[in-house]
Amino acid sequence: MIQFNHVSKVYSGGKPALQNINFSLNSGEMAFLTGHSGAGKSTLLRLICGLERANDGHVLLNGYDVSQLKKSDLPFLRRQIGVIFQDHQLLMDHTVYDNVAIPLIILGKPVEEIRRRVSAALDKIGLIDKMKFYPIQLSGGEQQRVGIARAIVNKPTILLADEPTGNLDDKLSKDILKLFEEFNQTGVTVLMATHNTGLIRRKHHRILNLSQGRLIGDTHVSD
Ligand SMILES: Nc1ncnc2c1ncn2[C@@H]1O[C@H](COP(=O)(O)OP(=O)(O)OP(=O)(O)O)[C@@H](O)[C@H]1O
Repeated sequence: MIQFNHVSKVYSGGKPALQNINFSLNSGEMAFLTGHSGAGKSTLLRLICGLERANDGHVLLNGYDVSQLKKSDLPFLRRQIGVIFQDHQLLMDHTVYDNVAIPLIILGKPVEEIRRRVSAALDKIGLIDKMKFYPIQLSGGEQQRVGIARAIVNKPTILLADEPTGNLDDKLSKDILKLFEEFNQTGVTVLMATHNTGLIRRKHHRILNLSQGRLIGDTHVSD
């Protein structure tokens, strides 16, 4: 479960990026995070995975206060979270297979387990036949899917996605959204930031709407 209690964040020298944010997202829930450019979407996601610290309030993840964790506890926290960025941040001089394997290599998993898990993740996103390709040989949508495979290969209980469909056309965006919905149906908690309100309009998921660093809407939309 993700819980924000009176959370505020100010970057040094800047105006408040988030102000008094309160919400909770239950385990297994799926929600979208919307808002104009600069509304604070990325900041909110970065607070959950410990990439930034709140100046005020508490960010709780499965009961642990992320803002109070020692630096040495952060790897443990991040193991529970898969993160997908808009620019996917793939290593261009490594194959698709190696890019997806990286989180498992870092954890020191046995080679056979890595092979099994990477194959399963690539199968899930439909790129098993391109495991020996380099990212440059893939389309933008395929590269984004490799980033998704890397995020799920360690079976996280929480998936955070920051504008994962930002550079993709309508069809690819819908495919990516469908993938997230499938992960959610297996019990993974999903929080996805997006500008693309057209993409999520006909969905039944919860929408958290930020404006100027404040949470101005928390709704369930249906057809
Ligand atoms: N590292 C940083 N240092 C200083 N200010 C920052 C930093 N990161 C973000 N900000 C500021 O915090 C505010 C919120 O930014 P944030 O990136 O969270 O918004 P966003 O909703 O994700 O925007 P976008 O949709 O354009 O990615 C903005 O005013 C931004 O300029």
